[in-house]
Amino acid sequence: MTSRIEITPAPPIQGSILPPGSKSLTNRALVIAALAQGTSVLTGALESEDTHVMIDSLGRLGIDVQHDPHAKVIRVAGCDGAIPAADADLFVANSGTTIRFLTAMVAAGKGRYRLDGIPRMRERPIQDLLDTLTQLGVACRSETGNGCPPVVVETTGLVGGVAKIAGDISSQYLSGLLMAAPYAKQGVTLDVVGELVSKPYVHMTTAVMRDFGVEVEAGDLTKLVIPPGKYVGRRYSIEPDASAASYFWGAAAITGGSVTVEGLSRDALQGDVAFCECLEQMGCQVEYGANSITVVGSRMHGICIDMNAISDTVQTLAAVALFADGPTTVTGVAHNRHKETDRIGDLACELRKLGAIVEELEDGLTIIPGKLHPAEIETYNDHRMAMSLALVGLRQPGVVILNPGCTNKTYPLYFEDLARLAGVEFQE
Ligand SMILES: O=C(O)C1=C[C@@H](OP(=O)(O)O)[C@@H](O)[C@H](O)C1
Ligand SMILES: C=C(OP(=O)(O)O)C(=O)O
Repeated sequence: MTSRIEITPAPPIQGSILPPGSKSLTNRALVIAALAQGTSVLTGALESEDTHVMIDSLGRLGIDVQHDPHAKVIRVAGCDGAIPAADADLFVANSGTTIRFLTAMVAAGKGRYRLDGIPRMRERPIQDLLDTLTQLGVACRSETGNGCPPVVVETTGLVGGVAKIAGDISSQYLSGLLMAAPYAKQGVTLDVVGELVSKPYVHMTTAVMRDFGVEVEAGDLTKLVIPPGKYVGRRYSIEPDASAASYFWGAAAITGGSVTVEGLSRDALQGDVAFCECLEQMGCQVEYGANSITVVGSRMHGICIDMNAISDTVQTLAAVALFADGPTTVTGVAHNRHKETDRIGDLACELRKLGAIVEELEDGLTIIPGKLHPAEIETYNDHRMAMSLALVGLRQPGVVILNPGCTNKTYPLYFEDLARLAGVEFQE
């Protein structure tokens, strides 16, 4: 792909779109289907780097995964809790879900497994997950001893019992443990110590587990009890990605248009549909249908909002905030510093390039909109930096997104879809 793309301003966008499948649901369904008894057929699955590294890794673990990228269908022959490979080296690129979920999954195997990724993955923490796996009877370590990948797991299976888990850096540790826990020799009880971030993703995990036949006692997510059990393979349909949908809702807000996202509703399994509530608070109208959500843009004002639960949409909200009257403050997202890039510091830097005054907080930022100007946006190899800040170019001429190919992580055809929806062509 090209090294830059210039976004063309668009009139108020009127249209509808079906985003690709949810990354979070695809990667959960893949792990659970791999462990299940029998065959699963996943439909509407996401085709992107994050799901491809998961599929490739499951293949290296000896799981039979048949993949039809055009039909977006994945057929998984489950291993019934017995991971075939006793030795595997897995490469996960920069997929947090893949490394956190698979580190927990391979702990339920028998053998030696090593998981690694790109240089940024080697900076993303995983020690809290390793500490909990150690409590559950598994030998595992960060290879360099810095609490980050590469990770080495040497295991004869999860023993189980009661363990503590910290969830203030990422909820993915807890989600990974939950999915593997039914295969421990005895039941598992997880006590969450301290704050748990990104809670809707944990509810998503227990919902997918339930759909495949395992019920977790999750209560208020401070103590979770997982009895020994088995997943049962099934046909499973994946919702469109709600984090990806945020860009199209944001495009409606920014251009003062009306955009309907198909395939999502208020009852979606993905917490990120709550991004629409942020837009509503800013002054947009939101119409919830049985199988679609429409955002109608309107004059907007700044808001103060805790986005802990929906942190993948912070960058989208930041782009929208540039077009509101008055400042917007986002809090509760200190965990955003550990994602594809530092999504507070680096976001502040790019927003300033566009003309905003930005105050960086430890756990968020305040954005004071200013007179916008053309800018070359550095994307830090972060798909969400590219996808969100491109929206600014729908109103402000001269917004150039560098390394647009980084959207491959979750949305390879993003720029094609956005240009089509907006009815414009982008310049490479
Ligand atoms: O479990 C998941 O599918 C995810 C959880 C979130 O991560 P954190 O729990 O690290 O915030 C989110 O940012 C990520 O894109 C997907
Ligand atoms: C944080 C993200 O991904 P992950 O943690 O799965 O790499 C994301 O997709 O925004």
